[in-house]
Amino acid sequence: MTIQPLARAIGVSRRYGETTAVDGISLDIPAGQLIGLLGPNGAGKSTLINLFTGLRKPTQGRVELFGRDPRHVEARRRMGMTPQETGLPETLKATEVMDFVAAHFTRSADTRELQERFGITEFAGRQVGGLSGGQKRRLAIALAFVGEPDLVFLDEPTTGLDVEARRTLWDGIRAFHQGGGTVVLTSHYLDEVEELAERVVIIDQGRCVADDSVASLRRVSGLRRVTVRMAEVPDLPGLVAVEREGDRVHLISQDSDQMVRDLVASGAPFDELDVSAGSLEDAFLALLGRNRDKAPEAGETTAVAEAIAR
Ligand SMILES: Nc1ncnc2c1ncn2[C@@H]1O[C@H](COP(=O)(O)OP(=O)(O)OP(=O)(O)O)[C@@H](O)[C@H]1O
Repeated sequence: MTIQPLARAIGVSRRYGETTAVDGISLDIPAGQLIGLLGPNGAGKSTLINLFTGLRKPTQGRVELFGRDPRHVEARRRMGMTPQETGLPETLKATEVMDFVAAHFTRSADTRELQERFGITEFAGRQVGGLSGGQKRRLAIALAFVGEPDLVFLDEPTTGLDVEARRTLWDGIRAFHQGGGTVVLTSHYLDEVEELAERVVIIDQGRCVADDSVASLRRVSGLRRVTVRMAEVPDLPGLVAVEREGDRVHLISQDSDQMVRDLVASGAPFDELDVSAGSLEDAFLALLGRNRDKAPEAGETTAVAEAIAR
């Protein structure tokens, strides 16, 4: 017996006027995975999530949620998502909002336990209108879990939160996943994806440019990072990506030994040399850099290592 994925996008496109936000994406979301959707601003991540959650209809292709149209009530009942904070009723207390949402489900989670899990207990008795941005964000995320969903979509769950609040939310998301829950999250924080997700899907210009495990993305083709303090970066062969951080530059390449040799040979002044393994961010930048030159065909998905080697 083949196990059906919880959600599927089959050759899905979504256009807004002249803009193609999602361009021929096919993606399966099997039970039990924690998937990170990565991509630069405007890549199409939110649009893809909106298609999966039935908030938008595809202009082409098909989306299935629990084997049905995502707008079908039976499908929606098993899915959780973070509402827009602006949609939270200002005069209700945080705990009342949770109970109100819980009342819509025949089966719902213990809201007091969710308050603990997502760090809401301390302000549960306060009106939503008086909560800080970070507190509203925590509440909005906890609401995704109230209906005891099998699958949760979180669009940039921790944007704007401080380090401690982010960690609390990560623990909450992890606990849900460890209990068998499936999660799709978008994030601008690569460390968040590295920390939480086991599979990463990279979207660029509406297309899926890579779909692989976090582990392979991290060790992708053995990318190395050479960090130096220098003003001008000379033209160096083998340079995959350059990142600037104050007066330091990170030079990303496949071969750090050769990079250091080329750097010395260039005669450009530098100091404070440091060599380390490439991060997920390096792989991501390298991958996007490559794909800007060679855009993938619609529907083409590639293992990360393969994509970088192109
Ligand atoms: N309702 C809309 N009307 C018109 N254009 C839209 C609409 N929603 C999204 N777009 C456009 O579609 C493209 C993809 O947007 P989307 O919000 O899905 O990207 P994203 O990857 O989530 O970006 P970000 O990381 O900035 O949130 C962008 O060019 C955006 O301007």
